[in-house]
Formats: sequence, C-alpha cells, structure tokens
Amino acid sequence: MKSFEVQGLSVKIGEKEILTDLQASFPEGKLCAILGANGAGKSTLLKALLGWLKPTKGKVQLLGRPLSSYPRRERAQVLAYLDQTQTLPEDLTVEQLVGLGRPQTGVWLWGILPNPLSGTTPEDEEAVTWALHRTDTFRFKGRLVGELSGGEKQRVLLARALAAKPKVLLLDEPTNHMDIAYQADLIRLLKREVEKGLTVILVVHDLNLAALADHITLMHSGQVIQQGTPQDTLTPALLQETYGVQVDVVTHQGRQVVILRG
Ligand SMILES: Nc1ncnc2c1ncn2[C@@H]1O[C@H](COP(=O)(O)OP(=O)(O)OP(=O)(O)O)[C@@H](O)[C@H]1O
Repeated sequence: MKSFEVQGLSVKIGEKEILTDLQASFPEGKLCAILGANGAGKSTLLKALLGWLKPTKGKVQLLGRPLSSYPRRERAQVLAYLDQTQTLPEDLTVEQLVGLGRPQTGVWLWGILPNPLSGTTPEDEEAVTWALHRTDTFRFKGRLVGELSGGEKQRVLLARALAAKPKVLLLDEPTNHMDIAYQADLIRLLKREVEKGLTVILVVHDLNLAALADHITLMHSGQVIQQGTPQDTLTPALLQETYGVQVDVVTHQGRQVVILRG
C-alpha cells in the first residue's frame, strides 16, 4: 500500500496557487525525501498531506482512505509532524515535552498548554519511555528543555513526534543547523524506525543526505517532476530541471554523490 496517494492536487494560499495539479505517491514503510528549490512548494505539500491546507482541487489518500475522511483525532494518531519553527516551552523537562506528543495530552486547546502531568495513562508513560529510548534521550529525561543544545533538542523533538506512535512521520528540514555528525545521527535514527515499519517523509536541502533515502520526490514550481529511487532521480538532467544548476553525479560505494560544477 502507499502511505500517500496524491492526484491532481492544487492548493492556494490567499489568491496565489502554490501547488498546481500535483501528482505523487509515497511508498509505505520507506524513507522518502522531498527535494526542490526554495519556494518550490515542499512545505506546502507537507501541510496539504497533514490536512492543514485544504486543496482547491484534487485528492489526497492516506493509507488507502481519503485524508478528509479521517476524524481529527485519528489523523493525529496516524500522522506526526516535526519542523524547525516550533517554539518550545523551555521550562518543561524533556520527559514532559515528549509527553506532549501523545495525542490526548498534547493537543493545544484554545492556545492553552495543557498540564503535562494531568491525565497521563500508563500507556502514555510507556510510549514516552519507549520514544526516549528510541532516540537515545532517556538519559536526559529530567533536564529542562531550555538547557539542551540544538542537536539534543532536535532529538527530543523527534522523541515527541514518535511518542504518538504514528504510522507516518513528516519532517520539514530536520537537519537545518545540525552539524554533519548530528545529521548522520538523525538519518540513522529515522532509518531504524523505518525498518520497524514507520513511513518517513522529509524535506531536505542536502542532496547527499537525500541520496540515503529509499525514495526521492523532485519538486519544481508547485509540481512534482519525478519520483523514484536515488538512482532514478539524482541525475544531472533532473537536478538541472529542479534547481537550474549544473551538477555531476558520481557513484561511490553504490550511492549517488552530487557535485556542483564549478
Ligand atoms: N502563508 C503564505 N502566504 C503567502 N505565500 C506563501 C505562504 N506560504 C508559502 N507561500 C509561498 O508559497 C511558495 C511555496 O512555499 P513553500 O514554503 O511551500 O516552499 P518550499 O519549497 O518549502 O521553500 P523553502 O525551501 O524556501 O522552505 C513560495 O513562493 C512562498 O512564498
């Protein structure tokens, strides 16, 4: 089955059409990367997949069912989202913040942050502990969020997203501001979850990180121009179409490596 199947999707923000008749499908249980130049519509596509932006035309199917048929709560159980713009409540402990990932405790009602300690079930506690372990953050569960480094925060945010036990995790530029070691670490953690059945769809700018994905989507001007394996998509011709730059692509240890032409 596909995680998402998108047919003829158009999305407007205000009067401006950002996505136009977009066709795409994303396999289930794979690490999928979305690439495209600034302004191509990558974040907008993620928000449409999350159901936050309503299409003016077209259909989005999530795990074989129309996205619009999912009640909000069920959608929050199936999909998790992680981006860079979230401001974090710095005076919570890591464990409390990860607890907010649970759909029933983490919903921000009327702009009020619910008490992270109220209404917690044993199942919530088990999921939080599991997510802390999966992201190697259990050892600092008692620390305050405000005291963490950028890379540590990133892992804690991943733990919060995983605590919901989603089937599909969408990430918007999760490797921004991360050094190469943290980037590798994040991809390793994501791959580990994918091996356990999670579908991951992430927007990235680094082509050589994208080469580690199972499946790549190339976007240009609000449309998908190609989808497929790194071998099928990371080609000089398609990257020229995507970014308008000339690159060379070499294969190193079975993986595509993209080099900008000088
Ligand atoms: N709230 C908004 N109001 C008006 N225009 C918007 C809004 N959000 C996005 N856009 C426009 O939609 C287009 C696509 O934006 P989007 O953020 O989806 O691109 P992106 O591919 O994620 O870009 P980047 O790589 O720079 O993050 C851009 O031209 C952007 O200016």
